[in-house]
Amino acid sequence: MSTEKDLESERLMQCLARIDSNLGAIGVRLTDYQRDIQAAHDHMWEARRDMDHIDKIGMRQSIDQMMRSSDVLRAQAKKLEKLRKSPYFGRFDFRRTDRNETAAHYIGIHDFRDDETQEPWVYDWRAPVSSLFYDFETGPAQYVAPSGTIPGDLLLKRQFRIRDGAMDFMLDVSVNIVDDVLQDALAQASDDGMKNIVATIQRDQNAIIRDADAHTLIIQGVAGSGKTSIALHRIAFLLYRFKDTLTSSDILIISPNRVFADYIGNVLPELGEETVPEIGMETLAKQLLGSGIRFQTFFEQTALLLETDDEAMKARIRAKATQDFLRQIESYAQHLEKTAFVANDLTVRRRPLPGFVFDTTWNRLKHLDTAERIVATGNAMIEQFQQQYEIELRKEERAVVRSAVRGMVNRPTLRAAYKGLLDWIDRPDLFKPTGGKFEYADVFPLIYLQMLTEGVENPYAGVKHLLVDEMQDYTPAHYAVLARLFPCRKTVLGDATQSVNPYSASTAEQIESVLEGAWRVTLNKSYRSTWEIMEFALKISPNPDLVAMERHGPVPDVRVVKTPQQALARIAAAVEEFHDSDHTSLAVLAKTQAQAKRLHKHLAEAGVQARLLEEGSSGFSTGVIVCTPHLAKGLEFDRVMIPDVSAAVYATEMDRNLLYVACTRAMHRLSLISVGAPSDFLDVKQHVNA
Ligand SMILES: Nc1ncnc2c1ncn2[C@@H]1O[C@H](COP(=O)(O)OP(=O)(O)OP(=O)(O)O)[C@@H](O)[C@H]1O
Repeated sequence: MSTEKDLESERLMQCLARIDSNLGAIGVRLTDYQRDIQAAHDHMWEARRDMDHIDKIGMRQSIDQMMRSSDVLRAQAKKLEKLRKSPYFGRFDFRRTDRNETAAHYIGIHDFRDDETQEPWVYDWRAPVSSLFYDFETGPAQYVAPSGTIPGDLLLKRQFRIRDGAMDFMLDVSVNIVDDVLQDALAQASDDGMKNIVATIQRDQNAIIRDADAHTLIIQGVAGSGKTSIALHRIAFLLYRFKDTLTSSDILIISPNRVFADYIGNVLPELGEETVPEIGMETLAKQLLGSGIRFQTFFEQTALLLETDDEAMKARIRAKATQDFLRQIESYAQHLEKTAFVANDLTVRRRPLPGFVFDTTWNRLKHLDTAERIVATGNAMIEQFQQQYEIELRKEERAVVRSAVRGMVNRPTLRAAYKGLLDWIDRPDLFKPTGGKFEYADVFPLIYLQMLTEGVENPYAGVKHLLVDEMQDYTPAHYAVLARLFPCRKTVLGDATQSVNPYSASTAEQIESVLEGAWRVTLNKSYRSTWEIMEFALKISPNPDLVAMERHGPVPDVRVVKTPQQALARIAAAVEEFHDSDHTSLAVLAKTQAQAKRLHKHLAEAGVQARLLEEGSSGFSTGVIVCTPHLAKGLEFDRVMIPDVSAAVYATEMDRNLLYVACTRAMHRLSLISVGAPSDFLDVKQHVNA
């Protein structure tokens, strides 16, 4: 008698055979198209003298059509080839209450319907019915189809791992998809980039991924809770759900840096979608402000804070990261508006144009930016004059009116207006550009002021969904600008406890108050790190709501050494041990970029190969990496080493955050070295191995 496993193996073989047969049919059709295209080209060439213009256009259109059809077939073949390696990862049997039959559903990354029989062999994980797999245990269950809610009974839930067309294992699960399969996924060594999690999406994560109602969704999630993964799966879901109206190029991701963008870049293609355009806040700011205004980067600001611990600088950053400051910018913009236009009477061809008419016209055109408004006011005044006096103005007379309008405009430059704002609120001390560069804290307030006074051209008016990652590092001014620039739907995610600059950090609640009508969700379960690493990190930055995953590994060790040379020797030994292990990534995270650079140099001198990540680095890679918590934010590594956790290095609240971010990057192993007495943030009694 056949066992369940035999039956599943047989079904897998049949499915693969159907995929092969469909691939074969596509191959034949592609060859036919190629032949027909070639024949059409030959014909066009041979008959070129006998064909008239219309014939040629007709022929070209038919060739274009064949080429488009070939492209569609090629894309289908690509999907099938991918599916062939791993056609599905789950099965559930569902009996609908309204039908007396049970149907087995297999779910995978794409759907697969046999071309010949139209039989659904695999359902896309994003299909409405597939939500049963993520949302229910065996027993009563329901899903929402386009026709309404479909109730029934979930009779079986099964998981598979199929690699290269062969079944590694199958497992029946009666409870939620935790346990073995998830444990197995989390225990794997890190990849070249972020992985997709379709096979093990958890119920609360699924609810966020499939939410199509929220206009703006703010996801506050603890370190390693899967926020970034979920946000990307949500994009894949929305692209599937709204395939007729939404394409990848309609979406924009605002990400913290190029390394992160590269790290997450593979998830959507793995899920069968095109990559989505991505931009950093600074590039966005440059586009909006133009090249005339230079400014410090966020990275430079953080580095300076760490190196100088400048109280006045902290105060400036703090003051500009408040909602009050936003309100002050708004009031000041209104004040500027009132004084922006000083109207006078004008006489043209001995006929008067009174100042109050200039005034009303200018006020009526408030919706335009300043340059457009000047032109429009001039035109409207000329029109009005000509209508009123029933005469046609000559070219030079029209120029007089236009020039008079220009003369009535009293707009300071953006720089002067911003300085004026700080004087107006009686805080001239907040204005501190250095070497002609504005501080980073000024950048988004400047843009907001410009939006409210001059207006800015919006290069992103076509974006239909905006995704903002690492939300905690942006201030109310950032969000006020984003809200105006992107009135579209948004997914905003981050973790307030992982801010790399606590003086300008935002919580989900604060962001919610700027992005009106937003919904906020919270994720407290952490998946990335072992239970031991998470316990260790929680001592640095306690969070009673965080639930660590029950996956065990070595307890993090804190080694106290006496000299930097001893620390270097320990790192070199750890690198060697790493190379002998099954792990693929080791990050050595120094607190500041200057320390990382120095360490990288010393390691190179000691013959230890490592890659230094810097502000301008563009690609993620595995192997040994030296960088800072700031740059490692959002990334993860099999192993993390922190080269000096001494009290001298980690002392301030900002340091505490950075240490927490550094520790929570580790998936399987965490080791720390302290040159001298360890930081007070560490529970050293438990961990010192001198
Ligand atoms: N349901 C899941 N199944 C398998 N792996 C998961 C799941 N959820 C999260 N993970 C894994 O947990 C790790 C952390 O995910 P991710 O980077 O998306 O979290 P995050 O909340 O954005 O983290 P952080 O804020 O700390 O950067 C990743 O390795 C991800 O694959």
